[in-house]
Amino acid sequence: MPVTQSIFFDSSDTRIADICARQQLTFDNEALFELVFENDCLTLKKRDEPKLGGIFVDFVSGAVAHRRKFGGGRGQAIAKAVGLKQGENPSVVDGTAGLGRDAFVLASLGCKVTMVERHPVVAALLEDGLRRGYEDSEIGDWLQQRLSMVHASSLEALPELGLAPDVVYLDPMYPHREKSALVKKEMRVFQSLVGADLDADGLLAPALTLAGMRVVVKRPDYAEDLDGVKPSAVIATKKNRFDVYVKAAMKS
Ligand SMILES: C[S@@+](CC[C@H](N)C(=O)[O-])C[C@H]1O[C@@H](n2cnc3c(N)ncnc32)[C@H](O)[C@@H]1O
Repeated sequence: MPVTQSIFFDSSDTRIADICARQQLTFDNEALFELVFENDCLTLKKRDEPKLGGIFVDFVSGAVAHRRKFGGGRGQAIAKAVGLKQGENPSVVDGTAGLGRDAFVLASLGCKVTMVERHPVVAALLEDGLRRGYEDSEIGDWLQQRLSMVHASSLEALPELGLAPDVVYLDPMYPHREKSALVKKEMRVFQSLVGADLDADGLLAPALTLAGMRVVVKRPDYAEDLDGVKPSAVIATKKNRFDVYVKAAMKS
């Protein structure tokens, strides 16, 4: 699995240099991607396509904040898939955290969520998004209680987390069939950084072992079942579906 370990950054910026050292990212003048602080947000840029703009994790404003306020609450598909409908707040391990959007939705609805992310650059972006979120006067208190991140691969780390979550949530990168021009600019930067998670099938078995109640897998509607295993239930949305593998009924 190719993971970008080299990155371009302003090496006189000690704040970025410290982050890169912690994530074991090495400075490379020729690297395709750059990390930079813009308006106090750690931002990723693709150097050969500056028009695509930068990506960063923002739990405080923008799309995820809007969804938190107006996004359909416990009635939305992800909430139903995880089992929130019954009035429970299951604990969740999000084994493929990405930019943390799904994890944030679940945390904002009351779940305690541990995100696991293996890509060092994505982990750095998440850590920075959490820092700003934790400091925010509106969401900081509950965010500190409910959302955290571990930088590791879920293929190996799930049994070592010392957690016994009700739900394991998975949303690995699926090889995209959409023409790149149709994919949102921001997602193009993310996709070219992370690539397809071709080893994703290996996540289902450890997820099923760890989850007390269920495993939820988000897939594009045209994708085959993860690891070829048929889910117990499917919740479909416009472009995606949530495959639910039930181990035990939710406490009522
Ligand atoms: C499609 S993105 C997830 C998007 C996320 N659900 C969101 O709402 O922002 C998939 C992410 O999972 C990560 N990933 C894939 N396999 C992983 C593994 N075995 N362990 C940890 N992270 C993994 C990838 O690096 C990528 O950042």
